[in-house]
Amino acid sequence: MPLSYFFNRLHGSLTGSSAPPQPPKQAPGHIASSLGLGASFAATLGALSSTNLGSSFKLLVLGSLVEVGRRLFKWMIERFGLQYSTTVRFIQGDPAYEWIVLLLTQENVWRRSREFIVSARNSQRKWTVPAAADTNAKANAEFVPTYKQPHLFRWRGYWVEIKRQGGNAGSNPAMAYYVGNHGGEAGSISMTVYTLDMNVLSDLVEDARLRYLDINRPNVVIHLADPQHHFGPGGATWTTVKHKTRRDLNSIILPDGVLDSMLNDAREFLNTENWYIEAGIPHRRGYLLHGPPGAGKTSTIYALAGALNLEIYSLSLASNFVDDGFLQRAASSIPKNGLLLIEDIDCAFPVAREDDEDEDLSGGGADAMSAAMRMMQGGQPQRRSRQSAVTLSGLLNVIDGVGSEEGKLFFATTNYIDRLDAALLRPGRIDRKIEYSLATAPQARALYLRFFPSARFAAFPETQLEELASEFAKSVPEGEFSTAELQGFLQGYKTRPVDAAGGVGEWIEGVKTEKREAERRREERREKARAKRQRAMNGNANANANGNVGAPPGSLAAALGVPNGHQDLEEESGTHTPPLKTNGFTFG
Ligand SMILES: Nc1ncnc2c1ncn2[C@@H]1O[C@H](COP(=O)(O)OP(=O)(O)OP(=O)(O)O)[C@@H](O)[C@H]1O
Repeated sequence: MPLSYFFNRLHGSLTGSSAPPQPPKQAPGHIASSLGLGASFAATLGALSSTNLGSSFKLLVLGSLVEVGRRLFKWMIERFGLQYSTTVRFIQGDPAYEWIVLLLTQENVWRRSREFIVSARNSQRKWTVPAAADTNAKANAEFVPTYKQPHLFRWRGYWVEIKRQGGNAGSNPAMAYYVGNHGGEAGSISMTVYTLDMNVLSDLVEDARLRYLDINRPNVVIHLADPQHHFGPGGATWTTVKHKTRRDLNSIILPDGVLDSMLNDAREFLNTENWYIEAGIPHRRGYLLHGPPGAGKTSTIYALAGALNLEIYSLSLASNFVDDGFLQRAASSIPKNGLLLIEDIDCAFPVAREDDEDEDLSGGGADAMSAAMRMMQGGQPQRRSRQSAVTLSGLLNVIDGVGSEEGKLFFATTNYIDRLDAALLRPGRIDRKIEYSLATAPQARALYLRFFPSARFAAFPETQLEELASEFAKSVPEGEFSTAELQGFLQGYKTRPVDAAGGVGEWIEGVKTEKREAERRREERREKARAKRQRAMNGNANANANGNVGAPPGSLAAALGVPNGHQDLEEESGTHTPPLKTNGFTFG
């Protein structure tokens, strides 16, 4: 009855008649009759077919059928696609991202790109593509595809689709350099391989990795965690990659046997993983290279990494964006063939005020020179105060965690070994300590001969070069100049061995005078700072004596809202509050 009622209503509204149509006579037992809608239904259809609305209704039904078909088709395609393909993502900042970008470059996938970033900076030529046959064009500008549009290509007969997603750093590690993404989001490349065979995907990734290793054979790869390209909390850590030509270990001038012993030790460690497992000892090894700036610590690590085929993951604790969380994330994202290098490890330890003053006041000399050199080598800028945001416990956690799953080498450098905590220096964390010193006479001599080898200076009899080298070494006072300083001098005499040996004495005197002058100025500033502190303390004492417990206007304590009598009251009551720490700077 309800259905027949509705059909009756519909018929009425279509025909304009208010009286319901008479149902046709039907044989008793007929199905339409038993449902009670036969007459109304037939009459409604008849009315529909006789009106425009009827055509619309048919169209509606047809459209619905098409839509249902389309959705069904799409659903089947998706199901088929899901089963027939595998999709993976490579996240920027992860080493595998670089492998895949290299593969895309070598497979000429960029050919279908219509969007590039062009730069004249000579930073990374590995992932760029030739803009023209003219090699000059390539030498002077880089063309880096963005891969923003999906690209389809064939790899070993399989169809592969790639697309870059997210991120504001462009398409590859080199791009971050141009875009300058402070605190931005890391991008990713998603790759879909159309096949039922899961092995194809792992073969593809392995192919990309091997190509990457192959292209970098003449280089040592250095991953840097640096502030310019770091992707904020929780983001990727090793975002900048540098490819340096491998340095021959023999070019590092150290006392006899030091380099060989380090190399053998590291080799043995890498080859004895099973021994560590059987002995139940964590498979990790830590080296601390300590000594004055410019003595060759970092150069040694780079050369060792090249000889051992390891990639370097380097960060400096002097960088103000490195805190416990960042350090933990960075250390745990190093792949198996990675070597963790922590520069300036002393920065994790509080510095005595006098030492801190010395550093802040130095403003030049060997420290400043070494900082400048680090920058030139692609290193990281140092903060003015060397106190790091990393805590000792954060650092120890990371060192204890490094290589706990797989054997990893850990290297640390410092100019101030006496500031390091005994907890860090114990075996198991630091297994070997290697001391570097300012240049000795044999080092000065060897350095000279490296600059003027007889093979290149055939016009000079070998004995003459040897004599000049000895003359040079004699003029250099032992333990007063770093190898880096001597190297700087010799660079000015690339083709003039006689002038270099003859001119070094005068240069030494000039530098000594400069250093004395700089030391005198530093001592003056130190004296002024001490006097200022003394005046402030006297002022506080007077104010306290007068019952005024407020901090002197303009003082640090006033700025931080610390009442002046705070320390005195503590001393009286025998309590002690730890030094006030703000933003990683300690005020003790
Ligand atoms: N012993 C050395 N043998 C060869 N080259 C050296 C040596 N020491 C320093 N140099 C040269 O001096 C420059 C700076 O050296 P390096 O950065 O390795 O010094 P460092 O000890 O690590 O300094 P810092 O403590 O400031 O990091 C490099 O170009 C390197 O080639």
